[in-house]
Amino acid sequence: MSEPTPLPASATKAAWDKLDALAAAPGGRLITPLFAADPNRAEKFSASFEDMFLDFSKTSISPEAMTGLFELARAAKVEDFIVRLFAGEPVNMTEHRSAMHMALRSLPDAGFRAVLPEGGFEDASKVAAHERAHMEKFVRAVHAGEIVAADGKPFTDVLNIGIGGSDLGPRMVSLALTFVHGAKISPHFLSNVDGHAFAQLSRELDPARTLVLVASKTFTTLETMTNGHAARDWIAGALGEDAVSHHFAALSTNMKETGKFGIPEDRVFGFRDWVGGRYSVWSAIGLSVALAAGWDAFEDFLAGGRAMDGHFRNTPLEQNLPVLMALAGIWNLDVQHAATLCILAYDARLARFPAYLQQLEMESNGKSTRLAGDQVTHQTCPVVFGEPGTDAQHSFMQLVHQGPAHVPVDFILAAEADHNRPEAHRILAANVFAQAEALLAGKSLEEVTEEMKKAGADEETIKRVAPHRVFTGQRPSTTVLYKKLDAYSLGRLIVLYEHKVAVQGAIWGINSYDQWGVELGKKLAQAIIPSLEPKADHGHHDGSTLGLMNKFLSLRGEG
Ligand SMILES: O=P(O)(O)OC[C@H]1O[C@H](O)[C@H](O)[C@@H](O)[C@@H]1O
Repeated sequence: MSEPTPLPASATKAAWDKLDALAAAPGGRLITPLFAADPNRAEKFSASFEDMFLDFSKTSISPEAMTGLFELARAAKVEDFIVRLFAGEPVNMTEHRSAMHMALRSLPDAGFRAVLPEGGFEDASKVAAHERAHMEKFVRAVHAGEIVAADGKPFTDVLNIGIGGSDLGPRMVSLALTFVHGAKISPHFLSNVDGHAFAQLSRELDPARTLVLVASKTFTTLETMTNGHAARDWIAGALGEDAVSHHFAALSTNMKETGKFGIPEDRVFGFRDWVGGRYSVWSAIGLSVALAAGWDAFEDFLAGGRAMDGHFRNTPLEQNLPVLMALAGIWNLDVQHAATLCILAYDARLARFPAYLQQLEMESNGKSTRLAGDQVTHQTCPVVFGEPGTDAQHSFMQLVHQGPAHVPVDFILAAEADHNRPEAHRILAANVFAQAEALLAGKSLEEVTEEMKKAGADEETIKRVAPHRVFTGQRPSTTVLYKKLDAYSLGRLIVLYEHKVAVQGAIWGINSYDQWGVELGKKLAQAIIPSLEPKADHGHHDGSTLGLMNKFLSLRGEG
């Protein structure tokens, strides 16, 4: 099928120029005057989907800038992009693939389609439903004690071995949902090829009670294969070779390689190449989530994702949560030049959410070449980082409040807690609102001086200390607030970010669905492994790399 001619950078130039001019105008970087000018700003610069509420009023986006941002989105043909994405067109043009992860959470008869490598389309919703039925049968049988360990007793633990998208999604979602829905089986995750990680897990886990999932889209990733073989030796060593077929399952698109690993076909849960790694938690890669939190929770999770898909696909840009979040992000990054994005989920159950978003955002949009083959005209992705609130307040938030660079923050909060100490949740929520308000309002020298005077400080102390206690304020944040965290609302939250990333990629004119940047390091590592054997030829490297390899070997007494 023919791919549409990519838009030239000139198509969005006028819209970008207008935004730059607005930001450069007097007051174009301030937020508090926007509230002073319009008592209804908070209402106008917020939007809802179901109980999920997005407030982006604490940004320096003026009403004119908002209009300009929609003009930018339309100049970049975001609406067309949404249609092409959902039509299963090969938006991943460097690999000629659809990005059809939406099919994984669609109803079986939704009719989403995806391009086939050999040409034509397949019914992606049907393919996904078929695999889901396979997963459900397995999960329910494990929970019912019908699929059991080699000794005939039930499994109590599941170990997911994978990395990148085959780890971050299931790990983050399992942590959240086992708290909310209870753990039917305890989930564990092994990603790092560092042998210490496996050593630690193998100390904690009983091989006789552990079901091992080898999760890899390609089934060739060095870390996962190394760890998979270590786990295979661990199970076979403890329980005998025959136990392997009872204790292993594979989650992959590569049936040939799973067969070579020795995993029987009915223990292989597949998905297709139209599912990118960072979008794969909705696929067979989510098996550990379903095993841990239960099949019904997994279905609710899919339903939440599906609901946000529907909102994104059918809502005008002006009320579309992922679009609004994307535009606020573009304003902060490209117009106000705030190069980072801090994710503060005030929810201990979302402790892994920033790590998950790092891959989703930075692997998707960390690109410099536009679809048209020329170089991007703007920064394409903020550096994403974060920690759960309130912990973050006691580590890096100093910089966010008083450092010279502005660091936009996404605050995330559930209104209701899942514990019986409402006062604790009120304290948590108060911290969200206080942080966001402090970032916005800051504290002037006059206010600090007054405060210090009242506290009885002398003139000299005030003069010396007060400037250090000034907060400039005018620091942007966005808040996502919803009723409670459960499988459904987590599904919505993830898809909010998925589609935000998609919209931003469309505006920058890049392919959000490939990741060639990861390849080079992977290839070089493969090439260096043999040269780290004692006395091996080191091959050709720069002086620093050769020096480090020699030092490594000599520190080990092998050089
Ligand atoms: O699932 P796998 O094929 O093992 O890939 C795991 C990860 O590998 C690389 O890092 C890719 O850039 C990621 O997108 C992917 O999630």
